[in-house]
Amino acid sequence: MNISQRYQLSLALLTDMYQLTMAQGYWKKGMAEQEAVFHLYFRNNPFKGGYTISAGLADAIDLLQSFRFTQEDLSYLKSLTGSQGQPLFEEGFLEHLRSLEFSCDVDAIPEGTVVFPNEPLLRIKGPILQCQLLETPLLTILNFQTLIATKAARIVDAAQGDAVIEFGMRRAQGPDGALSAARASFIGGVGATSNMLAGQIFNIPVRGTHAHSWIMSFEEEQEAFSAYADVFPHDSVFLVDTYHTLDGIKNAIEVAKTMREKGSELRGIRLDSGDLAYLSIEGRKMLDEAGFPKVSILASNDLDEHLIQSLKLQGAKIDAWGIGTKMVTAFDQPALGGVYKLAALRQADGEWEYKLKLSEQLVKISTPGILQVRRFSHDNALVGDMIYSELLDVSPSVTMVHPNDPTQRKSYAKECTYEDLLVPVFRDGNQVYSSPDLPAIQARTKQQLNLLHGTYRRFLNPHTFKVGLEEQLHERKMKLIIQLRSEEQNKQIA
Ligand SMILES: Nc1ncnc2c1ncn2[C@@H]1O[C@H](COP(=O)(O)OP(=O)(O)OP(=O)(O)O)[C@@H](O)[C@H]1O
Ligand SMILES: O=P(O)(O)OC[C@H]1O[C@H](OP(=O)(O)OP(=O)(O)O)[C@H](O)[C@@H]1O
Ligand SMILES: O=C(O)c1cccnc1
Repeated sequence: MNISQRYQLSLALLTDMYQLTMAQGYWKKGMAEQEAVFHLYFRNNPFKGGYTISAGLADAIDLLQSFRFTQEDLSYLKSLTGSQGQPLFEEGFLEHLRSLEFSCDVDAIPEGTVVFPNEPLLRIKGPILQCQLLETPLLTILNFQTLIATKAARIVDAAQGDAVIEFGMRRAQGPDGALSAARASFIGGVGATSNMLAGQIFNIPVRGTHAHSWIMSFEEEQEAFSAYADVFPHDSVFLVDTYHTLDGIKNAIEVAKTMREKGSELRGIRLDSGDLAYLSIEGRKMLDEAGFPKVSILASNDLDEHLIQSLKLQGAKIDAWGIGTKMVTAFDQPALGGVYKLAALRQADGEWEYKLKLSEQLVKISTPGILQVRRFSHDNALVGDMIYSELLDVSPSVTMVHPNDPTQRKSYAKECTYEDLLVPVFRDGNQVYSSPDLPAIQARTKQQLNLLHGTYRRFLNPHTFKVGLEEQLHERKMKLIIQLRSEEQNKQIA
């Protein structure tokens, strides 16, 4: 099921109003079909981390596949008026939209890839009107899922192989936030979700325990555990903290004994408050001494990668982690600052003109061209990435310029193997790439992270992975900046 089917409607209007007003402008000025190139990229790794995990491409593909304006969409646009009461959109423009068929080339980095700031996650080339309309929906899909996949990867990394379950739907940013977060968390490495609709749509394993309300709806805690075990003799995980956690664990053990007499085993207990290190250590002792070494201890309660790491350092005996709010809302950084910038425009003579967005800050200046990312590896480890323009001839012995210090140059070509990260996804509007299934994407995340040295993976002050610009591209960019700045200055003087 794709995102358009999920909502059973056209998503052509899932864009900002200004994209449509600009689109009418391009149409009116005869520019609608002018070929353009845009790149979607972010400027900083989220969570002050050393890496990012790309996610969301499958939903982006579905959106592009179903990109067309329905009669309802056009009627809505027709009903809109400007400040003088005049129709905002002209008939001719609406007719143009009616006959619009997606015809762009799209290249993108597959989901589950380790990516870094300034690398295009997606590149789109085609009529500027289409590229423009797609800015906002592509950003909303890729920004959110990439953010959540990265958060989940960090949490899974901290859990060091323990099971991690996503419990976040109730705190997610609305129904689609919950679904997209379940998908992205799975890409990041989470093993299961409590979200049943995500299970149905994405085929993600579903898991769950029970809530405090179950315990509270019985007179006694032990009676509640027994009743649950009667209904689910082989799938019971008891929540032990409703009244007094250590007493709760005693009650769980008593019921586990009765279950064993009847031929079944308690699967686990869940701790949801209090000192999780102390209670898990005590709980483990009590369970082991009572003959239940295989009953696992699951912990939940506002957990994230930092708390998991701290609990592990404290010697907590926790086997599985239920993570909600902080993962699905990316609590400490609620948005990835991905942007979508025009990088080249085809001129009437067929030549590409490089386009660049100036900024006072050098890091915010976009890179022009038709960009690709070349990743160099050595001995099963990533060593550096180079952004180059396909418009410039890149010889095998390429040199890249250090991102922060242009006097430093490096060529990895001799000692390293390399691959180009962006792969063709659409050609002339036809899909030429099919997304792997979710388990394969999850496996890719794991394999990619294993190629990344621990210094880039640590949470505190991680090492910055080198992403350089290919030398000729760097020169072009610098020339263009100088040219644009001097034009600016000349205008000011005049
Ligand atoms: N040993 C520990 N070290 C660090 N943080 C912990 C430890 N144990 C629990 N925490 C975290 O401390 C925070 C507060 O937990 P605590 O149970 O005290 O409050 P609470 O959630 O308000 O409890 P309750 O659900 O009973 O109201 C939670 O994020 C929890 O995960
Ligand atoms: O803590 P999270 O990472 O978001 O994980 C999900 C939480 O949702 C549930 O309780 P809920 O928050 O509804 O109630 P509670 O805080 O009273 O336990 C569950 O018991 C977890 O604590
Ligand atoms: O199954 C659970 O234990 C669960 C599900 C959602 C949120 N909190 C807990």
